[in-house]
Order: sequence, then C-alpha cells, then structure tokens
Amino acid sequence: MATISFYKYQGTGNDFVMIDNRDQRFDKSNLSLISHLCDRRFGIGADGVILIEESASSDFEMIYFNPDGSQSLCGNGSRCAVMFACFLQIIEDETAFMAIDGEHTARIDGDLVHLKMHDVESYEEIGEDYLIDTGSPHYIKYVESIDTIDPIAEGRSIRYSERFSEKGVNVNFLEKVNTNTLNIRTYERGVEGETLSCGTGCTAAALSLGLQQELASVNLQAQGGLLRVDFKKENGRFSNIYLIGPAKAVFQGQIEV
Ligand SMILES: N[C@H](CCC[C@H](N)C(=O)O)C(=O)O
Repeated sequence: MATISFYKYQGTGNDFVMIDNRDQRFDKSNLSLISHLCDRRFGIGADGVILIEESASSDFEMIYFNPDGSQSLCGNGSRCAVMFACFLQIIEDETAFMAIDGEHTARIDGDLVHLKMHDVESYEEIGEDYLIDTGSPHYIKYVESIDTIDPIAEGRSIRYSERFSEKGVNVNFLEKVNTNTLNIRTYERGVEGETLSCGTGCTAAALSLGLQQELASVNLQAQGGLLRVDFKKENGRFSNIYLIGPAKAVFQGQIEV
C-alpha cells in the first residue's frame, strides 16, 4: 500500500484532486489510479486530477487528467492549479505556468484567478451551432431554456455522434439571459457527464456570443457559480482572452492506494 497526500480544490463547482508531484513520486502512467481517485464512492471524488510538477521554462507545470485518464487543457483546473501553487509558495500572485497547450499566464486577485487563454483564430459554424477549441474542443448549442433540457442525454448524443465519437467533444448548452450574460450547462468529455462548470466551455460560450454581436466581456452563470470571460475580437479572431473566477481549497487528506 502507498499513501498519497492530496488537496481538494474547486473552481465554480468543477472539482479536482491536486497533488504536489515535484518529487515525481506519483505514477502518471497509472490511469486506473487516476480513475480511482476521481471515483465519488470508492475514491476521493473529483472531475479530474491535477499534478503540479517542476518546469524548466516556467514557474511550474500542471498536468491534468480527466477521470477516464484522457488529458486536455482544463480552464477551471488551471485556475485551481494557480491558487494551489500560491499555497505551496511556488508563486506569489502572478505566474507563467506550462499546461498541455503551452504556457499560460495568470494573476491572483483575492479569491479570483484571472487566467489568460490562448488566442482563438478559427471556429466552425454547424447550422446554428458552433465548434470552438479553447484548449479543449467545445460544441456550442443555444437553447430556449437550460432548465428543460437533459444535458446528459443530449450531450451524450452529440459527443458519441459519428463525427465526435473517436476523439470526443465537450457539449455546452446556452441560454441567453441578456446581451452579455449566458446561463450554461456542460456535458464534459472524459468525465462523460455534466459538471457544475467548465472553464474552457465558458470561454468557448463567451466567444460564440462575441461572434454574434460586438462584446468585450461575457458573464457565464454556470450551475456551480459565476465566471466572466473578457476578450478582444478583431477580424473574427479573438485575443486577450481571460477566464476569471474563484478557485478555492476545500480540504486536504491522505489516501491509501
Ligand atoms: N473534460 C475536458 C477538459 C476539462 C475541461 C473543463 N473542466 C475546464 O474547466 O476547462 C476535455 O477533456 O476536453
């Protein structure tokens, strides 16, 4: 048996097992262990596992795993990683860290983390829907009311459709509240279920609204809390994209595996 020390963080209800793996003791190849840690009955319970490791070029590297062991950029997880790195005294209130899609910068302001996302220069319109990659792929569908849909059944049908079944896609259902506010529910690839919020999904949702009208900021009302996305749009290309929201420690513990 081995003992793993961990911290639990959440960003607007998207929750993660955080492990300080600068000593490289955690076996990243053990995907069944990743799934076990995420299991809400037999493990710790989380939407993903995040390892903090040394980086030769940045303050630290974050390595994100979905519960099924797949990897992607995780926006809320990145915000939690920044807050965790500050707790570990790796950084103070500003950082440049490495993630699966390259380096990101971020800034801590109280409970909030401002995470700079990579520019988005292309997207696809599929009928009235959108496909936008913000570090992970997102299918965007606008609906009359997010309270009357079944995000798991409808999300699964898109995620496992012929076009997306092999690589998967996250599916976001949006309801317009006003000109710059959206209600959002997300079916997440790799979780294969609904999460209470999805950072890269909120970012894609905000950009989809920015394609429909002149905006520089969108409020996202997710099931787990409020996120804001600021951006600049020029010639249909998005830059200066910031995902802004809270990231908080919940508890720490040890697990025997
Ligand atoms: N499940 C997503 C990655 C995590 C996205 C979400 N948790 C976020 O905050 O961006 C995927 O495999 O594309």
